[in-house]
This record gives sequence, C-alpha cells and structure tokens, in this order.
Amino acid sequence: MWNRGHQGNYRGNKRGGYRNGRGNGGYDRNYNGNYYNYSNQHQIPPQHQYLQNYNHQTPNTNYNINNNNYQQNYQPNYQQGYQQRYQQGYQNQQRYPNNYPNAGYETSLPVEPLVNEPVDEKKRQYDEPMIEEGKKYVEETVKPVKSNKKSLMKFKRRKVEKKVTKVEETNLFETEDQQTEEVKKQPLHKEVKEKFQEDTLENSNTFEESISVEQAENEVEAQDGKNLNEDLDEDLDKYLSTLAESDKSIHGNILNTENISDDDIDEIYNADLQLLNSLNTDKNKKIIPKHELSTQPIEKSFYIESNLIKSLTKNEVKQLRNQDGIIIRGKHIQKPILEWNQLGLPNEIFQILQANKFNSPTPIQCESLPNIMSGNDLIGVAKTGSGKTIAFLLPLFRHLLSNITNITDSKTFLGSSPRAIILTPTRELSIQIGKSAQPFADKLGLKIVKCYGGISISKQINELKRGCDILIGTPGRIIDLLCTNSGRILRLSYVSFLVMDEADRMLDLGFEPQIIDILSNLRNDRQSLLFSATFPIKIQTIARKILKDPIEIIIGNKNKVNENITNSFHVVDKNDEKMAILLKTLGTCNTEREKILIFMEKQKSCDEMVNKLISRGYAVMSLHGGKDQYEREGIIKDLRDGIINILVATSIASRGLDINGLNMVINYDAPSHREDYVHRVGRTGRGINHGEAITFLIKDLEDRKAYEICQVVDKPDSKIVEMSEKWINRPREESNNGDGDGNVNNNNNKGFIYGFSGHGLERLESIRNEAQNEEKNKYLDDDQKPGDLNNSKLDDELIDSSVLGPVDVTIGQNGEYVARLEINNLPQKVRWNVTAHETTSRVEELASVSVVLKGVYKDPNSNSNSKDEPLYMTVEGPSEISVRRGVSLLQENIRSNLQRLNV
Ligand SMILES: Nc1ncnc2c1ncn2[C@@H]1O[C@H](COP(=O)(O)OP(=O)(O)OP(=O)(O)O)[C@@H](O)[C@H]1O
Repeated sequence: MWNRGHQGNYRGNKRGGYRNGRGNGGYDRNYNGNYYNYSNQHQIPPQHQYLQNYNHQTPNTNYNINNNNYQQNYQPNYQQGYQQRYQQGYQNQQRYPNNYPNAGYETSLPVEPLVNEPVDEKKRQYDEPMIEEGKKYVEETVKPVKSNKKSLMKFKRRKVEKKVTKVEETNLFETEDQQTEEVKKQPLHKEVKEKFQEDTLENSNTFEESISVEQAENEVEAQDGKNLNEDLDEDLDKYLSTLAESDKSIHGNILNTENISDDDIDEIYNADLQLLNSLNTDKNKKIIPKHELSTQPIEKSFYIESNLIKSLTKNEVKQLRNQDGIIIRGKHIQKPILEWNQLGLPNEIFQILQANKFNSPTPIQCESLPNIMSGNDLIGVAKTGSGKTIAFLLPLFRHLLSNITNITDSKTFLGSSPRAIILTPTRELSIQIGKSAQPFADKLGLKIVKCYGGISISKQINELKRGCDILIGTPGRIIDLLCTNSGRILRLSYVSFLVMDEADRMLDLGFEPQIIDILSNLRNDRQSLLFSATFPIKIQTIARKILKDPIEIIIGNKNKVNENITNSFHVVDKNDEKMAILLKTLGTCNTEREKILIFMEKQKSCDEMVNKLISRGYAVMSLHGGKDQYEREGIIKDLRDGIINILVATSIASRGLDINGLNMVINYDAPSHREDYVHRVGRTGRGINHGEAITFLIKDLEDRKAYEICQVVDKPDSKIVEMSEKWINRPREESNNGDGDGNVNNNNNKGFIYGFSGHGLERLESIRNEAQNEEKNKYLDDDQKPGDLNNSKLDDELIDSSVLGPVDVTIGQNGEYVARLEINNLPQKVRWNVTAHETTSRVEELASVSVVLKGVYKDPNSNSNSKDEPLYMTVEGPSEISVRRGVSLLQENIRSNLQRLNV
C-alpha cells in the first residue's frame, strides 16, 4: 500500500514541482518540504545536534531510486526515514519560510507510517524518541490531503475562469514574510484548499496519481501567472511546458549521473538550447526575435582627473605600477586613482563603500575605475578576491545614472528593456554579483533582475514584467527569456553597458555562439568589460573580437594564485591515505569557527565524504551539480551563516563564491588544470584576509597535476616541483609520422625533454597541448596512436554520413535509449578529440547520458579480416531527448574539428 502511495507522490512531485522549478526529479521536496535528495544516502539538515543523531540512526539507509532494488532498500527504512526527513523538512520550513510558502498547511505526508517492518534493535534506541516526536507532530498538525490528476485539471479549469490577481496584490507587501502571511489569508488559498479537499473526497480512491495541495497550488500559481498576464499567449504556455519537460528529463537524469565530475552543470540550460529549439518550434534553430536598437546617444565618459592625480609624473605612475606588478596596455590609458574621492562618485555610492569599510580601492579598482569611467572597453585580469566586482559595478552604476534612457514601449511589448547586462558562467556567480550590487541599486533606485537556470522561468518573467535596469544572468537562461513570447518579455536593444565576469570560463566552455547571439542583440556602441582571474591565451583572442580597442589591465602575475594564500601539499602513495591526513588536518582546525571548503572530483565522492565527516561529528554538507538550485542556494547560505562549517564540493564551487571566514581550501582531489587550481584556492585569502590551501597529490599518478599547479603557485613546495619535473622530463613515446598511407610505424622511445627556459607562456601552452595529446592517447588502441598528426584530409566518402547526419535512437534491453555514432573513419585528430575524456565527460554532464567508446580502430584503407567492429561510440540515456542531445553535442564537436582541419 505504502509503495503505491509513495510512487504516486513521487510522480506527482516531479510533475507538480517542475512548473515552479523545484521538482527536479528525485528531490523529495513535496514529501518532506525540504531539500532531501533520494540519491544521497544521508543528506542532512543543518543542525549540529541533528547531524550527529542522524548519522547514528540510519547508517544503512538507502533511498537511491536509481537502484533497481529501490523498493526493497527503501521499505525497511521507511518508517524511521520518513519521520526523520519529515522533521528535517519541518526544521527547514521554519528556517526558510519563504522557500516553503505552504509550510504549516496540509502536506502530502501520510498520517501513519505505512509499514511495520521490524526495525533493527540497535537503531531503535536512537530512532524511537525521534519517531515518537515526529509522529506526535504529524498527528497534531498535518492533515492528509490527496487528489488526482483529474481533480487538479477540473480545479484548474475553474481557476482559469476566475482570473485571480494574487501576484499583483502580493507586490503591495513590504516584506516577503508579510507577503507569505497575507497570501495565506487570501481567498485564493482558501479556495484552493477547499476545492482540493472537495475534489479529493470525490476521487480519494485514485492513489496512484495523488498530489499534494502544495503541488496543486504550485500548478495553480503557474496558471495564475498566465491569467494575470493575459497577454502572455498560448505560445508562452507551450514554451514553458516545453522547458519544464526538458527540465524534468534533464534533472530526472541527473540522478543517474552521480559519478560524473561536474565541472559545470550550470550551463545545462545553455546546452539545452538546441534541444529547446527543436521542441519549441518546428524550426531547427531558435532565433532571438530582433528589436530595433536604440539610437539614443550614450554618455560614457564621466571621469575628471583630480589635481592630485594630474600631478603624478610618468615616473611615479610607473613606480606605483611596478610595486603591484601591474601591466597595462591600450590607447588613452588613465593614471590610476589612489582614493575613492578621486572618482566623483555620487554620495549614495560613497556611503555604501564606507559602510562596507572599503576604505581605499584595491589595485584592480585603482587602475580600472578611471579607465572604464572614461568610456573605454576593458579587459581586467586580477587575482581571486581582489575586488573585481566593485571594479565593474561602480562604473556601471555611474553609467546608468548618467544615461537616463527614454524607453519607448510599444503596446505589444510587455517586459523589460534593461540598460546594463552582466553575464556570468554560473548561477552562483550571478547570485554573488547580485548580492554585491543590491545595496547600491537599492540606494540608487535601480532594479536588478537575476536570470539563471534551475529555478522557475515564470517567476523571472513576472519579475521582468515589473521592470529591470540591470540584468544579471547566465547565457542560456537569458536566451530562453529573449525568445519567450516572441521576444515580448525581454529585449536588449537598450543595453549600453555589458560586463562578462569570469569571461574565460564562459568562452572556454564553448558557449561562444550563445554569447555572440546575445551580443548581436546589443547596440554596437555599447561599453563592454571583461573580467577574470585567469585568462588563457586562446581566450584572449576571442575576447578581443568582442571588445573594441580594449584597455588591458593585468594585476600581478596573471593566472597566478593570490599571494595571501599559503599553498601546501601532501604527496601520498595511494588515494586511501588521504582520509587519515584530512582528519588530522581537520583535528587541528577550530571547525566551530573556521570554515573549510573541500574539493572533490565526483559528486558521489562528495556525498560519501559528507557521510564520513558527519559520522565524526562535523557539520558538513555537499554541493554539486546533482543538487537543484534551491538546494544549492540553501547550502551556500548555511555555510555563510555558519550553520555548517565544512562544505564538500566539486569544482562547481570554485568560482565566484565569497564566503566570509572561509580560511581553508582542501583539494582532496587535485584539480586537473592550473586555472581550476587558482579559482578553487581563491575561495580563501580574499580581500585583505589570509588563507590556506592544502592539496593532495598521488605519487606517480598525478605528476601532470603537480606540473599544472607549479605553473600558478609562486614558490611551490619541493615535493611537487619534483613531481612536476618528473612530468616534464618523462620519457615519452614520440609519435611517428607514419608513412602517409595511414600505416603505423613502430614507436621510437625518444626522450622528449622540455625545460622552463624558452618562450614563457606560449612555450607552456605548447607543453600543455602535448600533455593533452598524451591524455588522448590513453583512449586509443596502440595501432591508432602514432599516425600522421598533420593528416588533415581524408576522403569525403570515408566519413560516413551517419556521423554527422541523423542518428537512430533505439530502445535497449533495459528500456534505456541508445544511439550509435560511427567514428572509425574520421581523421585521427577528430577522433582523438571526440573521444577525449574532457569531451565525453562534458557531454555526459550536459546531456545526462553515458558515452562509451566501443570497437577497435580499423584502417579504412586496409582490408583487415578482423571480426571486431570498427570504432564507434554509444550514447545511452533514460530518454530519447537526452540521447539525441548527447549525440548532437558529439556531432557538434566532430563538425567543429573537421572544420578546423579544413575537411
Ligand atoms: N576596496 C576594497 N576594500 C576592502 N575589501 C574589498 C574592496 N573591494 C572589494 N572588497 C571585498 O573583497 C572581497 C573579494 O571581492 P570580489 O568578490 O569582488 O573579488 P573578485 O576579484 O571578484 O574574486 P573572484 O575572482 O574570486 O570572484 C569581497 O568580500 C569584497 O567585499
């Protein structure tokens, strides 16, 4: 019985939840009203007391719905698990009332535990008090309410007729709390509940599809949005449900990808664009509707040099710059400022700077502020935590205050015409920038809207309809919004100020086309800024295309770790040795007061680490791409507020996070690339604070990682220098040139020695490319390796059209969807690239599929009798959409590599 009920709830949860962006398959939100992930065995509420109890209570609890034995695993633990999660949910509802607007109302919780399986005696002594407490609470306060799909539809139809105006009314409330309270009192809620109970009684036998009042309200809320916005026509509704469907499929699939390393799952929406294009319209490409660009003159230059700055001689300026290791290039460069008052900032801004105790500007601020405020485009590269955000925010505000744009609204346009846009690669960074900008915006009367994936698009639409001066967001979601309702919700034609933060990351992820798409909707004469802490050479080239005659400012040694951070290393023989050292390290920290960020490579490892640390009494949570946006924000807030002191995360937390008191970063799994190292450890030692970074490296296995780290750490530890040199001086199987016929010669074991001398960064870049090639070699059979690296042409007919053409998706034995991509006949470089770990793991991550390389390479020109199948890749996933998406990402990679080779 309970199984059926539970399944119904789960399904209803997914269906009800996705509309408001919460029900990301697997998060038992409706069930317990909080962020509990089925796939995480011991996801914890952020109370220390509870952390400890929890661990003892259900050490073997397994709620992993991916597991085929899910029901078996789940059932025995249901009783205590449900009670625990319920309590956890209740605690969280109290802590985050705004996240749980229906807290205190009916929930879908069953009144009675539904199973009576014997509970392990050992556990019972821990469990009983909590079960009793939970049971009591449930009996006293929670009423069971269920309905079914039919009743929901019936109810929704009635709602549509009534044209509710709830959202407009709620805007009148001053605080969110007040709003929540008032909303509860409104007739809408009463009506929702009554109608639901009525319908529920009528249909109480239909258990399978039961959904809760909360879900129903969510659905109705989404519907209300539609009623409110009569002008949002059917297209929008269709569009939203399309998004929701893809959301559902993507997030549902995330549960299956706990082993992926989630460098950046944030950009899932970016990669979804293609998918959305095909789903949303019959056209293949989603076109951003064009708006007429504003031609109002833009005032960009506000800076007037103060007398003191005027008096600085060239030599003095040079000396000042030398002290901070500043390199500055470009035309019409301004001298740096030394004090805030040399900028002519409005009083309101000045007051906030004072309130924040930002007594004087940091070097990146000193150099960039006068240059930006003189109207220049600018590329700013400065270390993590060096104050780049203020360096672009202050000129942005100044720009908006001086450009009072006259926005002409046509009758058909319903949304916002922001005047400034800040693009970020991740949601977290959007939130972080929004947080820094909000106090200024409040004082200056400017409206900020944040738009990023993972949360309800309809809420963002509603926000945009109320106006926006500054749009902060990730490219994928912004494009979605630009296309929404035929471009009547958001247009960028009035944007005169563009910022791209962590720009290298955005471009590096391969989202250049999306960015170009967005930029093509902006005025050409806008002012553009680009900021980052790392700036690899290849990205610089692209950046220069986007900006006009930019001034380039590089503070300190670019791509280097901030010197406020002490870097230390533990070289271990085996992975297993790390845990003991970690515990010893944590033992020496005051984990009650200090905050620590531990980086791991995989989502699953993060969750496992959390369990281990909880069992030792630490207040810890994990953060990775498998968690939905609400959850991620809640976890960061908990760390910020000191509710937890340790966060275990994948590289998703490596950029933008600015947490006060975070004084240690531990790279339990070392990062693969130098930029990642810089950003990860840059979460500590921010502003004027000192930080500590500890990195574990495995002897012999991670020499290359040591090498990467040595490039960005000032005085690296002798242990890792040794590893790094081992990598540099490694005997290396040099590729032979082949004989031109595709036949492979024997390898010569030529020693290939790189030194540090030579051509600086370019030299290092070429070494790095070599390293990447080495990695690619691992994926290929011996007879594939050497070949002709310059072999760029192959007969067209050898490239089977099935590689780039439509691919069949079939259903496998276990109900999974599978597609096959023939890659045997592709040129070697293209094969290497598409099979490289970086490519496949990114595709797996973005499309929530698994990509496997199969078969063996067969020279298309030779008549081999081998029975093996020629090299191919399989893309496997739980939905056709995800598989097609995986295939199209791989094809895109192949296509761009073929183009590069000029095939
Ligand atoms: N002039 C200043 N004086 C003192 N503190 C400052 C100043 N400017 C910024 N800060 C503080 O320094 C910290 C780091 O700033 P910010 O987040 O802008 O760094 P960042 O350079 O963008 O780092 P990252 O590249 O890691 O995102 C923040 O807490 C910010 O409030």
